[in-house]
Amino acid sequence: MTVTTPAEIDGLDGDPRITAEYGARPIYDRYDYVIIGAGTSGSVVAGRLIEDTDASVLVIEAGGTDQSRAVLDPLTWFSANIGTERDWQFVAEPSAHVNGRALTLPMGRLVGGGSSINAMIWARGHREDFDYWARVTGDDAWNYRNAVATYLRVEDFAGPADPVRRGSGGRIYVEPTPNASALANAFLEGCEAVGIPRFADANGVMMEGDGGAALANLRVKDGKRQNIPASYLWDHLGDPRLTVATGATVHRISIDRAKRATGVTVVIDGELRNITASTKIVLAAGAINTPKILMLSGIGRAQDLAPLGITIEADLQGVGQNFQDHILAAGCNWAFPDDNVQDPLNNGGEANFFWKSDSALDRPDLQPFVISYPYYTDTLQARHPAPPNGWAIAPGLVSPASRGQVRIASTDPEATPVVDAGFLQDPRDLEALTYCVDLCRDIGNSAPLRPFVKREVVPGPGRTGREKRDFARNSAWTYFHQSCTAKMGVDDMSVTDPRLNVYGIEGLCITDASVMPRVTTGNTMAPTVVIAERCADILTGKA
Ligand SMILES: Cc1cc2nc3c(=O)[nH]c(=O)nc-3n(C[C@H](O)[C@H](O)[C@H](O)COP(=O)(O)OP(=O)(O)OC[C@H]3O[C@@H](n4cnc5c(N)ncnc54)[C@H](O)[C@@H]3O)c2cc1C
Repeated sequence: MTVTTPAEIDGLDGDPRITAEYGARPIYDRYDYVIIGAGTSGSVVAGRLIEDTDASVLVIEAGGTDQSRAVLDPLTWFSANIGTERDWQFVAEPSAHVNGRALTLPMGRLVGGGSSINAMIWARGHREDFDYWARVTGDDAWNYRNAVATYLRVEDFAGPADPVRRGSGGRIYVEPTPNASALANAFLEGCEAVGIPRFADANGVMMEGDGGAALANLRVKDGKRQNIPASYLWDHLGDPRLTVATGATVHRISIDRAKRATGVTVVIDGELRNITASTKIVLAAGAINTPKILMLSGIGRAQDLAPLGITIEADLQGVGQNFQDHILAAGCNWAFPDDNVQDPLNNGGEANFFWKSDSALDRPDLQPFVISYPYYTDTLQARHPAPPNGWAIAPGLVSPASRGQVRIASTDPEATPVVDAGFLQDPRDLEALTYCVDLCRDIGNSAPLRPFVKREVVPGPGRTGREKRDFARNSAWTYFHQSCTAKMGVDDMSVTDPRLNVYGIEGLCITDASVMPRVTTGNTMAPTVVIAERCADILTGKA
């Protein structure tokens, strides 16, 4: 099928023919591959399997279509999707470390998963992230050199030429924020004013050293979101070997006596079906639902599962552990002068910097964004109401020491998993975030940003150390980078081996952000594509 781009059909409202293709095919009882989740990683693996093999592939997606204005309009990613049916609406357990708040943890529940509701930022990660993965897995395939090779292969980068690091002509179109706002440019000057160097590319050499400031790279083309299905899936929707079943929720993976994953139990159109995978099941349900599905299938911590009456298929102590997320704090807000109110452009978060809270660190641990509207938590809003026209610098913590966990409290597949996100549990994170708030204030109050400031709304000057820590706890929120809950590796807490196969179970691999041993420095979509590309290479015999 030749897919007409949304723009050719109806602007940003999407292509109804793509929606018609999702779920158009009958669902058979057996496929070569069953992929659980049509999100970022599931789309990559599905597309690659169709391109590189003769296999039949069923992709099972709980959510619905990605063809809607809410998805395709870059500016509304936050306002039109979070808290809707396109979001799983997970909520973390309340925690004293964030002043008793129960933080929401949005995750995409539709074709494209996170890549359909995210802020479209393409952040490839730091050199040290991948070299760390290679060290802890003992597998050089994961090192930075190989990650760059993958990026060179898949990228079509429209920014400054860097043939050593940046790909061109690949399937993933990426551009530096186009026609960036005056606010974003002033923010970059403000970064320079406090000593953070400015780079032409947020993903080139800047991510091999101490950090710097740059316009973000975006997955936007001609003013429209490019989600991961746009690059991997849509072109294959007419292929009879590919079935994408939307509105279909996997409950469990079936495991036979030989400890082989044979298929899935899934609800499709209200009917409970068993579908067999002859070759492999690929788990790509994201870092909260992947451990949930594993646990419901008897793969996890025996001491937690046995009391629920679940038969243990593999006692893997790491399932659901090691939960990691970054913090994008609601943070520092200013009011625009009445005569210089700026409308949000692009994705509303056009520029960022990476920097270290401690120069001894091996990689940056801070990644704040300038946001062209007020960025608040409910707690802040109650105490310091947002101005009608304002902007923010959101302090970002991207190398957290805190760890959380995901568990299940019930065998009901419809029950929501319990997530202890662990935010700010480790005092080092609170210290780094507090430092980051100060740094963001310095930038926001620097000379280049003065034309955009009527007043600093929050946090304001003169806070004691204790008040600053309290502010950090009240403003902390997810960066939407849930990961690491089924890590690959070779230690006792590893859930998959370095080739992504689940320990102790044949015929089952994991390809999503769950397998990261440690969350990358920066937004997680691009590194998840690297993982899924490698998964596809393994499945197709190329690695
Ligand atoms: C609001 C938001 C903003 C973000 N901003 C950015 C950004 O700008 N840049 C960036 O790099 N990253 C961003 N991220 C993170 C990024 O999108 C994720 O890291 C990435 O999508 C993870 O890919 P994944 O394959 O692990 O999971 P997902 O993309 O979440 O895919 C999982 C899929 O599995 C489906 N699924 C789950 N359970 C089941 C089940 N039982 N049965 C069937 N299907 C199921 C889900 O519906 C989903 O489609 C953001 C995320 C969010 C939510």
